[in-house]
Amino acid sequence: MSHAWGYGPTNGPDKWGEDCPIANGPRQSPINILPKEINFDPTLKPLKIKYDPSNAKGILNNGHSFQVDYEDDTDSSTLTGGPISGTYRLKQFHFHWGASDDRGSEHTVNGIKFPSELHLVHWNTKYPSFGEAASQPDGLAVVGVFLKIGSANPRLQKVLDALDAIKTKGKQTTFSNFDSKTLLPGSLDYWTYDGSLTTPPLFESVTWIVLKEPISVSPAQMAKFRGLLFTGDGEAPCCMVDNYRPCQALKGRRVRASFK
Ligand SMILES: CCc1c(F)c(F)c(S(N)(=O)=O)c(F)c1F
Ligand SMILES: [Zn+2]
Repeated sequence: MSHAWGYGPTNGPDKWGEDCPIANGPRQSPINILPKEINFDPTLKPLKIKYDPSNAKGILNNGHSFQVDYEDDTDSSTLTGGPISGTYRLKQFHFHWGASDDRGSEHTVNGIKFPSELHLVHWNTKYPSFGEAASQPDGLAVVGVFLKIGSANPRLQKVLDALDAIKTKGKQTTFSNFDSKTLLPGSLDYWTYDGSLTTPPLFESVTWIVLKEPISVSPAQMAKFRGLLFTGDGEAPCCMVDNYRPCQALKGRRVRASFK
């Protein structure tokens, strides 16, 4: 693939293996979650999430999604417990979504796609930085949250209202005082497995923690996600939609549940 990766017919997920051979590796993500084939693991601890709203820094259209970036030079926004050992710091969160409500999530449950999926990305503080951690087998922990069509979610509104300022690739603006914990559902029950980044470089460095309970999003709110562009100013506009990787083979991996 000579040109940059993306989600189109010439640079999409089926082509990523040309530049990233790990695309066909043993622990790729996302996967289809089959609850009937998953065992409850009583040794799994509850998730412990502590986020400091003042760590929110900015919001960026990176040409693949949009992300909200966090200050990560102290342990003030962390993930501990669950399937992980040690302390992981919140780096950013972003979303994946579809062109229509019938698709958009990366993980699926019993083959069902949700219209969107939120990813909260954390890195293991046993490494000196996110960049160092991102390529280590225990470097990252990503909390995945499904979005399900329903009533408008007031907790999403501040993020959605910022999107008009970052419509095109490369645009960013300040985004402060946001408690990403408010994006989480009431239950922190989760499935967990060893996987990878779902975009190039597809590093097999992620402990995935996918919450069982979705959060709500309204059709109008989904339309705001779809108003973003993959393309930059002055380029032929291409709507930012269907920015999700299809499910990958489990290849013998075990998926565990934190709940019965
Ligand atoms: C390299 C930055 C980055 C991503 F671009 C990304 F898409 C994901 S994902 N979808 O697996 O959550 C990460 F975890 C991540 F750290
Ligand atoms: Zn993601």
